[in-house]
Amino acid sequence: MSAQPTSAHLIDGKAFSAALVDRVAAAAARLEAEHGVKPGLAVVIVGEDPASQLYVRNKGETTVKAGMRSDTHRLPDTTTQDELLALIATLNADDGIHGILVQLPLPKAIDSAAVLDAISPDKDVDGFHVVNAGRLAVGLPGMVPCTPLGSLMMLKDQLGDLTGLNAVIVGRSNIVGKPMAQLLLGESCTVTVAHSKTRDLPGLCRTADILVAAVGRPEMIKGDWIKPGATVIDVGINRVPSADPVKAAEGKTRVVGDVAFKEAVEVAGRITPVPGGVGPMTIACLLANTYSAACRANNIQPEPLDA
Ligand SMILES: Nc1nc(=O)c2c([nH]1)NC[C@@H]1CN(c3ccc(C(=O)N[C@@H](CCC(=O)O)C(=O)O)cc3)C=[N+]21
Repeated sequence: MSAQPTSAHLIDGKAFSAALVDRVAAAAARLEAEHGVKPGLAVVIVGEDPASQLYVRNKGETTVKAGMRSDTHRLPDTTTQDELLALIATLNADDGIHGILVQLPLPKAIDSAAVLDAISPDKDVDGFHVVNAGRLAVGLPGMVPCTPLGSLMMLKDQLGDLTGLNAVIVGRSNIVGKPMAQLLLGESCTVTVAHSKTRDLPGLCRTADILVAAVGRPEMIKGDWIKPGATVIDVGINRVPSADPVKAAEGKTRVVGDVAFKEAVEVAGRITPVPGGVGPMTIACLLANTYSAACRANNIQPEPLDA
């Protein structure tokens, strides 16, 4: 018997996000036509971080496509915490702005927690405010962080009902790992959150029907850590030197995930590629959150945006 080469189904985050952006755009157009409300998103960037630049570029294009107002505030990395807090206070009070995103990471001299805490929870389209984290933890409606929200949408689209599935999340960050765990618990998965101190991480990962990789280490999760047929969501966006040594010497880079894709694709049932997987969904969900924030600010029931 010769082994049949198999390959996982690729979950197309680019197509999925384009369809979601189309639904947000249609809903936003109706909101404006029927209620005179145009959703507005303010993005604040302090200093120059390469990962942030990439995100801002993609997001800018998509926000315009969805027919929303998008203001970008670019501040020098010498900006003080008080100056940043003053800008947030202005944006909190601006009725034309429904969503505020302060790009992370912030310069070291600024206390990120204090800044995130200053954003009105109702305008917190990142879902990073402790009030929104608390709402998610106790199952109240609130703003859900974009990356886990987009990942969950793709999982439900691929698998339908997630009840009873074993989900392993590698990474315990406040912006991905923890909210992802809450969302999957809400879908009645059995959830394990793994991290750098976890014993026998490969063995634990092999128990996962759903494996979410959110560690920020390029290609850390190997093919033989994956249960055959499992669904793999790769949240990592890591810039590494080009695979071509000549190009690498010229300083060329490429983007890889937290999963060793070439190995994983032979074992998994379904997998998100990087790029073109979770990243585009993060941006689409940011627009979806901005749309629903604009509705709630005006006591309007948002239209459902799921597929
Ligand atoms: N307050 C805050 N909220 C964020 O959500 C946030 C942030 N700060 N700081 C920076 C990170 C990074 N981030 C990305 C989202 C999508 C892509 C994305 O769409 N990537 C594409 C293109 C990748 C490529 O080709 O280089 C993809 O994965 O296919 C990238 C990066 C959001 N972040």
